[in-house]
Amino acid sequence: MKAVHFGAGNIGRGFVGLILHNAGYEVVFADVNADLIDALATTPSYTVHEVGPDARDWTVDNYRALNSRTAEVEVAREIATADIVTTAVGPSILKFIAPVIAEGLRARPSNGAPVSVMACENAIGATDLLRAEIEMLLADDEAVLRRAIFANTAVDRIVPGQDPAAGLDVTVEDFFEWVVERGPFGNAVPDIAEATFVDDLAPYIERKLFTVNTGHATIAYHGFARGASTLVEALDLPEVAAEVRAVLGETKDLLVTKHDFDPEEQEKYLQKNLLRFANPALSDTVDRVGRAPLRKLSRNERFVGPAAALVELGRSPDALVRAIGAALRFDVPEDPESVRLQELLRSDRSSADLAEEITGIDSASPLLPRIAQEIDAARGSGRE
Ligand SMILES: NC(=O)c1ccc[n+]([C@@H]2O[C@H](COP(=O)([O-])OP(=O)(O)OC[C@H]3O[C@@H](n4cnc5c(N)ncnc54)[C@H](O)[C@@H]3O)[C@@H](O)[C@H]2O)c1
Ligand SMILES: O=P(O)(O)OC[C@@H](O)[C@@H](O)[C@H](O)[C@H](O)CO
Repeated sequence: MKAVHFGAGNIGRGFVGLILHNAGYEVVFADVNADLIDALATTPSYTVHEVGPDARDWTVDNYRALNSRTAEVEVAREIATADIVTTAVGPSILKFIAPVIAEGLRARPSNGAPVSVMACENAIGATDLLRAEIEMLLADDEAVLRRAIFANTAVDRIVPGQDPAAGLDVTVEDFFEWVVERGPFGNAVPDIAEATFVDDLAPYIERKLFTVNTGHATIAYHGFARGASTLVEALDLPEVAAEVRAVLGETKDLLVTKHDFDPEEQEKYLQKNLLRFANPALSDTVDRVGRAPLRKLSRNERFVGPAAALVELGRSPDALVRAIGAALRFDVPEDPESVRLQELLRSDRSSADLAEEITGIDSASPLLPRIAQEIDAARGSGRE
């Protein structure tokens, strides 16, 4: 069995690659980072170090590595004979890997078993997004698209930035969860022992994104605004601890109402996540967790998604709005989206206009003026 995995970064090596390896797949890593690919290509194994009460070390071997920028033809050839294609590159990168996947599908036999394609990104419907990009490229031959089965997934494991001295080895928390929608596969569900296949992914991905990622980002942005560098430092600040608790109370309200979750179960789930965020052995940074703030502030993401849904239910998501306000203050020169965000805030466009562009919220929504107010405050002006 063979899997082609795009993105040999933290989650690629420390989670998806490991789970596929443990399930018996040869993994072909494809990445644009030449140093990383060269290191993987010349190193027969790496170690995933878990930290936490159930921790152990895992050796990952039986892999190959290809540079997906300079060896596109070879990557497509691997996809032509693969059982699985996975990604962990970031949702905004999916459009760049769609062409090589489309070429790989063109090269597959028309009567063979389809390849299972699963985007393992923090986004609702990430595989649908990838499929839409591939579909556009295969518009001239729609039958080729049927050589793949596309399934959405929810992935959960905190993998912080790694010490460069660790080489290919990755330190991760001992917890992980990979949930995949079962429907698209019919009777041919992929053989991945440590993944869970479910009929309806929506409750799982929303519970994960609006608890783990909303909570995580709330700590990062409120922590950054108060000078913290790590998640642990941020959570030690009583105001940040209070903000994350308030935000998770609001998303709990949404999840319990929308998906009929047991409130006690959701409370246990969020409490467990507060412990995960505070894990000192991971030394995660506010810069990593807050990365790409424009993505995180977009319509279906971890803040605006639940805030808009709560407003529709007649609730007032005050803590989520405050977290959005904190996100606007994320000013990290190494992060291109943070740089763009700060440029937008410095522009002479109105705060209402920016609120609409940044969050994608409808101009008629009562949430929009509240976000415009946060933008005003972040700009330090009393405009509008
Ligand atoms: N790190 C985590 O805790 C975690 C947990 C769950 C999900 N995720 C999700 O996994 C994805 C990756 O996150 P990460 O933390 O591993 O990031 P990362 O930066 O460590 O890894 C991303 C990798 O993708 C590669 N890449 C970029 N453009 C590419 C391209 N065009 N083709 C092939 N490879 C390309 C990069 O070189 C990098 O090695 C994101 O969507 C993230 O939200 C991360
Ligand atoms: O990867 P992002 O940028 O969407 O979010 C940053 C972190 O919240 C995220 O990577 C978590 O560590 C991960 O989602 C835990 O499963």
